[in-house]
Amino acid sequence: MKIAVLGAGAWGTALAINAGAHHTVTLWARDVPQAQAMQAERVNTRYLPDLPFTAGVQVSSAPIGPWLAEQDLVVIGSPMSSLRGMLTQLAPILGSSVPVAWLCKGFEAAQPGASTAEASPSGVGLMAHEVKAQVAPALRGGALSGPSFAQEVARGMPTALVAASDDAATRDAMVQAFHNNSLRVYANDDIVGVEVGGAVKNVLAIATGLCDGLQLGLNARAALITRGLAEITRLGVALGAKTETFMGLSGLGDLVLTSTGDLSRNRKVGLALAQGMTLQQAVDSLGHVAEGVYCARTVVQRAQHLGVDMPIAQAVVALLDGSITPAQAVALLMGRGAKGE
Ligand SMILES: NC(=O)c1ccc[n+]([C@@H]2O[C@H](COP(=O)([O-])OP(=O)(O)OC[C@H]3O[C@@H](n4cnc5c(N)ncnc54)[C@H](O)[C@@H]3O)[C@@H](O)[C@H]2O)c1
Ligand SMILES: O=P(O)(O)OC[C@H](O)CO
Repeated sequence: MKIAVLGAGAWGTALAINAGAHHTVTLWARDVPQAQAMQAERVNTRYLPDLPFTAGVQVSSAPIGPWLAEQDLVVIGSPMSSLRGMLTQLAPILGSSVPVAWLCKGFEAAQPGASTAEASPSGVGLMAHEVKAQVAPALRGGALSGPSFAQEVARGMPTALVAASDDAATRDAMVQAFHNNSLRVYANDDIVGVEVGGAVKNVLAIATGLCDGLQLGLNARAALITRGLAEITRLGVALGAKTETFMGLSGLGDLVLTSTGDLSRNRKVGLALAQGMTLQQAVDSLGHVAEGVYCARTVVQRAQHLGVDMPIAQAVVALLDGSITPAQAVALLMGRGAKGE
């Protein structure tokens, strides 16, 4: 297969390395000097150091253009904040013939101060497939998600992913591109469930990082993960997802990985806030995107719009806003009245 991966951050690079052992992969970076250095050194020193490119990987910074129409699959590896722009550029080039997979896990950031009435479905704070429907309705597309740290995938360590789309041909293209002896890719037609799981687990991983940073104990962490899964499921089902999707790789699987795995950038944000860092310091210390920081508010807005209760996500928003301290967030959650499970 011919695969283009647009965006040479940690995850795009990891998938390019993995797939480059089996296919022809063009890893595209918008930054020309970065692309030249990667092509010369056969490694992405900025985002994934010490993990050399496999034979099938070539690097490009050629303008987004007709060369993409010659691919069997185009992968958007940039964060959620760039998805809309990327899809808008790709739509006239790819038409309905070349499928697109997006890797980002988030909801589009809501505008600060936007009211719940302004929240989606009227335009603010969309999921990735909703952005695609808005800006590139004819394009075939889907999400590649599931529990997966870039470093492990680039090393060829066993990993299972989910290829989600309502279009069977797009699911098949993602499976064909990435299913191999180190990556198992499961197809799923519940795009809403897979995107909700992938986005909201990032918000909850900030909470779990905070919990562990404050040394609240293993009981507290297990409670947060379990009650967090209940929040994800409530929101997802209200948005039209299937309940069982949240018991799968993109739900429970990714929530457990991101909440407990120290490679997680979202978890690291929570750990840093517990140490007394400001949000800006925490974000700056990562050098990578932590999507939970940018989508927490949208998640809560969409939940409020639907009348869905998400107390943990709400506490994360208040914490990120600086309106409560870590200790107050804990007191807020533990001070809630008794209720049935
Ligand atoms: N890193 C992981 O382990 C991992 C795993 C699964 C999913 N994801 C998701 O994948 C997405 C990307 O994560 P990452 O870890 O690669 O982030 P990263 O911070 O390592 O890199 C982001 C990359 O996107 C590029 N970029 C940003 N805007 C762009 C644009 N308009 N055009 C081209 N490139 C652009 C940046 O230059 C950078 O190279 C996120 O939504 C993340 O949640 C990451
Ligand atoms: O490092 P994080 O927190 O962005 O998580 C990476 C992946 O989404 C884990 O599946």
